[in-house]
Amino acid sequence: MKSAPIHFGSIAYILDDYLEKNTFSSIFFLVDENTHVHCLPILLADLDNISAYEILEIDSGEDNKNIDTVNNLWLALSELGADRHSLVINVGGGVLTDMGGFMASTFKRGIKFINIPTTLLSQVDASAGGKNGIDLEGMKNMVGTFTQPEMVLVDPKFLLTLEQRQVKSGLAEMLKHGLIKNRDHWDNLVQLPSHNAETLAPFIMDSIHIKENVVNNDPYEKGERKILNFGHTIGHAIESESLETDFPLLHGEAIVIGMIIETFLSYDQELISKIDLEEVCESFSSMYALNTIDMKIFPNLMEWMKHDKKNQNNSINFSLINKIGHCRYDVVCTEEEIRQAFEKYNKWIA
Ligand SMILES: NC(=O)c1ccc[n+]([C@@H]2O[C@H](COP(=O)([O-])OP(=O)(O)OC[C@H]3O[C@@H](n4cnc5c(N)ncnc54)[C@H](O)[C@@H]3O)[C@@H](O)[C@H]2O)c1
Ligand SMILES: O=C(O)C(=O)C[C@@H](O)[C@H](O)[C@H](O)COP(=O)(O)O
Ligand SMILES: [Zn+2]
Repeated sequence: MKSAPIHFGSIAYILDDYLEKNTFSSIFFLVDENTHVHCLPILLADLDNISAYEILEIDSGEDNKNIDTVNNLWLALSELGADRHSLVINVGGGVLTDMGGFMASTFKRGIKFINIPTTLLSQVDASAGGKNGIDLEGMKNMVGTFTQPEMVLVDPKFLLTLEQRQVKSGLAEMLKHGLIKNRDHWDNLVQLPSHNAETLAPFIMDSIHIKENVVNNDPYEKGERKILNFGHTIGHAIESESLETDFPLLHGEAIVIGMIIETFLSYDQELISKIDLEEVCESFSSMYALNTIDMKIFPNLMEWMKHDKKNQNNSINFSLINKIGHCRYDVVCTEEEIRQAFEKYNKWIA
């Protein structure tokens, strides 16, 4: 399974061309309440080759990334007469492209879909690579498939209406790409005097290429692709736990904390130098407001981590950096080692 083609820049003519060359029995745009207002009108205004379509709208938010939402979407597709020759066009962030990809890849055993990512996070990460899915009782992405979209259409102009908090969440995955694979990308991002949609736009394609190369080497995550999960063993646990509170973290915000604590683990495993550890910690703290983790929730976090998809034989498998720009995978760490990394993080923050 090769990565889907990814186009960057003005995308309407590419979609127009695709719709001219391919015939579909029906076309469905999947949006949420925000992309319905901010993104779909911009896209439709630029399209020439589309006359009939339906709009499916879902409620935004990670707490809606579940089977109930997908069930409603499957029902809507059925009621509106979708068949195997229908096309779904997902217009939204990672929650929407993950769910829309899952809905399309399972409906009637799979119909074609296109991703048009409209958040920074979905442009640099979620919309490409073929992973889709939903959460199961708060456990991240527990049900899903690996299915490539027909193509991914990335236009940075959509980011102009995105909240700054969401931009910083997307930046987290870009920084991850630098840490695991490309020191120059990390340096470019860290050295920016400010991090907003305009200053980050020139680096979107670099991030996409890093992910694309890794996915093409290992599309089904048998080995190398696990490095894209750096920061996620702990980050997903923190995200899941926070979703049960009144102050849920965004995916990228949780992954920032996960990346820092997993960098402490890398240091403790003698994979990285003290200089690299300090550089990673100081760089993140210059870009993000960080808080200590209440160790009372550590047992809960361990429970979430036990469901991580990289685990094997009841051991928790980490992807850990072994130098800035390099990452190893399948590093097993014990609960005690994980606890010590959390404590070191807390001591460093305090
Ligand atoms: N499949 C993958 O490889 C992959 C990779 C990384 C993350 N993810 C998943 O992605 C999800 C996070 O995605 P996200 O950060 O894009 O969040 P999101 O999809 O929740 O979008 C964030 C918010 O921005 C709004 N929005 C979207 N586009 C907008 C625009 N242009 N202007 C204004 N508002 C806009 C949305 O309505 C939403 O409220 C998580 O569920 C995560 O697990 C998946
Ligand atoms: O594409 C991948 O592979 C990733 O791991 C990218 C991650 O940023 C993303 O959050 C992904 O959804 C995590 O996948 P999961 O298999 O840990 O649920
Ligand atoms: Zn992620």
